[in-house]
Amino acid sequence: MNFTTGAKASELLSLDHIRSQLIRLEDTIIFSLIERAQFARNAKIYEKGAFRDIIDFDGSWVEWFLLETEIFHAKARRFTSPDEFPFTPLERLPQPVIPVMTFPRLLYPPAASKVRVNDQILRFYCGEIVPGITSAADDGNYGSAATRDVEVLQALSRRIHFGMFVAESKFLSAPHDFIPHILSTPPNGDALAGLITKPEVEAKLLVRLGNKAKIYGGEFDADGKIIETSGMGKIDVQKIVDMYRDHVIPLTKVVEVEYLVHRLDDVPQSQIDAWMQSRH
Ligand SMILES: O=C(O)C(=O)C[C@]1(C(=O)O)C=C[C@@H](O)C=C1
Repeated sequence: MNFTTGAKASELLSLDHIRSQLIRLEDTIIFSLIERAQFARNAKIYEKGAFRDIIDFDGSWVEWFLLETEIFHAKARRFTSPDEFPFTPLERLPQPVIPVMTFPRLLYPPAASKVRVNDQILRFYCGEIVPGITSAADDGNYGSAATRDVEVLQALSRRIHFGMFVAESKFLSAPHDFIPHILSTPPNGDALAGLITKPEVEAKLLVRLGNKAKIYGGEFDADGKIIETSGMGKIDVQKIVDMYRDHVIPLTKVVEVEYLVHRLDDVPQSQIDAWMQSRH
């Protein structure tokens, strides 16, 4: 999200604005998956320690790419932006070399600091998505494949952690609906999930995503005409739809619920009372 346009926090937090960002991120994710799919699976780059002798690193080749990329991006203050969360623990990353920008405060910090799902993203992407969109071969393009993996992973991470902005927006539009479920002991995660779930938005998303992937992944002839094939073009469209249905949307909801569970941490009782009164 571009936070520095001078837009007010209330505009940036409108559900329409946030959803337009999620729709925009679909394009980034589809394109980066198409980029990755042109290379073979190269299973070795996901095995922990497989390159230990060369890079002196116990994780996988892809995790090493993430670390090295994030070290560089941290210097350019990437992870000071409210919608960027590194896969590498922050304490292992260097400080920015340029002054940090000031951003409007959109998320509630005690809640935002508790929610991180990059480990889950890494697991489903390397374990399921890569095997689904690549041929089971090794073409030796370890650098090219890992570069694309980092791009997909960073886009997925932004998209899924965006759930915090969605949750903040929904909370502020009707705090009294959420408060009783947050304050119950233990917090009622199912009720919170029920409040944030919008089946019609999810259904439309999956149709839109499939249509976009079909066009972005289509093959065109030299005259610009689409080549109709019975095959799957540059990528198996259904795999992208499945990834959103089985992982991206469910994990976004986990992020939303987890954020809401902590949304009242350290909030003064007087503010909670005022929110509860706002129902009347
Ligand atoms: O758009 C929303 O309201 C969201 O909460 C985001 C999202 C999604 O991940 O795309 C998640 C849950 C809703 O059921 C619908 C869509």
